[in-house]
Order: sequence, then C-alpha cells, then structure tokens
Amino acid sequence: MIKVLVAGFDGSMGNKTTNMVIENDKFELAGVFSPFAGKDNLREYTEFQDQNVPVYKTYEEVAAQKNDFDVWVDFTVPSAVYQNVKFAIENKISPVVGTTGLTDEQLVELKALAKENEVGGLIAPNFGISAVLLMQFAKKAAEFMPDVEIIELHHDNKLDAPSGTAVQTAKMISEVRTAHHQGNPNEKETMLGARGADFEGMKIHSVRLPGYVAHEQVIFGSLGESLTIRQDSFDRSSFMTGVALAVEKIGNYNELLVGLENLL
Ligand SMILES: NC(=O)C1=CN([C@@H]2O[C@H](COP(=O)(O)OP(=O)(O)OC[C@H]3O[C@@H](n4cnc5c(N)ncnc54)[C@H](O)[C@@H]3O)[C@@H](O)[C@H]2O)C=CC1
Ligand SMILES: O=C(O)C1=N[C@H](C(=O)O)C[C@H](O)C1
Repeated sequence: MIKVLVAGFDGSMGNKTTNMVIENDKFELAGVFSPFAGKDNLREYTEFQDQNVPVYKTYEEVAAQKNDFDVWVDFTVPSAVYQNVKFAIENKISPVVGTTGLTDEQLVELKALAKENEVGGLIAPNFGISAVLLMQFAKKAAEFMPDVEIIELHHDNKLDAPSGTAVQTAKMISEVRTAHHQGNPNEKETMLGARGADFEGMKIHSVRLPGYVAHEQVIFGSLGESLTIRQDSFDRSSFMTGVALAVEKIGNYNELLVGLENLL
C-alpha cells in the first residue's frame, strides 16, 4: 500500500483527491494537511464519517510522523506550494504536485533539493490527459505555424493568471518557435491589457467566469488559414486518473520531474 498525505484536502481538488485515495485499493490515506482545518480527525467531517485519518495543521506534526507517508499530494495555493514541496522533499516524502504558481527559480531549487535527497517527485501543471495532449499537439503545430495565441478559461475562484497550463503550453511552444513580435509592430493598446500577457511575443488571455472549470484553446494563424486546438475539463474528476497514476509510479523515480507526460 502506498501511504498518501493530501495537502489542501479542504479545497476543491483536495476533496476530489481525498475521495480518490480512499477509493483506490493500492493507496492508504495516511493523513490530510491544511493549516486552516478546524478539526483533528477526518471522521469529524460529515462526508468522511467512516475515516479515522489524522488532520495535520503544522509541518512539525507531519515531521513527527514522517515515516507514515510515502507521497505528499499538493493541491493548495500558489503562496504555499514552494514551502510545502521543500518540506516534503527534506522529509523524504515524494511530492506529487498540482498546485500552480512555482517560479522558474523555485523549480530549479526544488529539483536540486530532490536530487540531493534522492527523492522522486512530480510537478504537473495539468493532470488531465486532454491538456497533456493539447500541449504536445500545440508544440508540434508551432513548428509549422509559429504565430499563436493562447486563451485559457477558468472558474472565477482561481487565484493565479495566467494558468499554470497556459504557461507550460507557452514554454513548450517556445522550444520550437523563435521568439518574435506578433501583430502590427506599431499596435497600441488603447485599454491596458487588451492584448493579454506576453510570453516571447505569444499572447496569453485569461478568462474567469462562473460555470467554467478548466479549459484552454490554442489558436494558430498563418497565410489564409488557422488551426484551433482546444481541451475542456468539464469536471475535476478529469484530473484524478493522472493524480492516481503519479501517486502509483512516483516511488520508482529519484528526481523531480515536471509534466505528467514523463510518467505516461
Ligand atoms: N495540476 C492540475 O491538474 C490542477 C491544478 N490545480 C491547481 O491546484 C491548486 C488548488 O486548486 P483548488 O483546489 O481549486 O483550490 P481551492 O482554493 O479550492 O483549495 C486550496 C486549499 O488549500 C488550502 N491551503 C491554503 N494554504 C495551505 C497550506 N499552506 N497548506 C495546505 N493547504 C493550504 C486552503 O484551505 C484550500 O482549502 C491551484 O493552484 C490550482 O491551480 C487545480 C486543478 C487541476
Ligand atoms: O485552478 C484550476 O482550476 C486549474 N489549475 C491548473 C492551471 O492553472 O493550469 C490546471 C487546470 O487548468 C485547473
């Protein structure tokens, strides 16, 4: 049995993950973590009445029981994820991270720390297979159609913009696309932000609306033609197959990987 701790269990993704871990025969829910939890045991929550699982609120409490955990699944907030992953690695718990917002510098540091501690881990900007495929297809398309804009659409509770998936899509496209300005060289925004965020000349637009879950559209334009690649996560269950796969496989690695495709 793989012993799992879910950080951010009290959030939307944390709740889905907690249920997924409980239902998966290969996993044992060994703990849940959130500094904002109001209770000491999961069974005190109506939804989890039959689960005798400790609720941890501090790193000290987790560190005291660190041998109880193989994997730290993180669906928390951008402001907490760096410290959480650092803590997990230093305590030899493999992080499986969906939380967005890590900077490039933080990623470099965490990769080095994982190497030093010989701990495997995965940071996945998106655990949905449709998003993983979209990123790969978009990278391929950009080889032939280098003028591209990204539109990501999310629920209106999302804290970060652009989404981690949009940033990762832009990074993957930039591996095959020479950085260049798109649009009229003399264009002027008459309203600030009208042209969106800029990643090496690629524009990224973020939509936040109630009713949406997580969606991304990559639009390529070329002489007299256009290509649109789109993926939709209509429900957060779309991420759970990827999370389960990562929890199951991450013990076989001793480095920190970025992107679910590394495990597929
Ligand atoms: N990689 C992927 O496939 C996906 C990633 N996400 C990302 O996951 C993150 C969480 O998303 P949601 O669940 O929708 O957010 P949410 O706001 O519903 O949940 C976040 C939870 O984290 C808890 N929290 C805050 N600080 C914490 C800390 N220091 N340690 C532990 N828990 C803490 C909060 O109490 C809250 O319940 C976001 O960054 C989001 O972008 C979301 C969906 C899929
Ligand atoms: O906040 C979300 O909901 C999501 N966050 C991730 C991101 O920022 O890309 C993954 C997915 O889009 C859902």
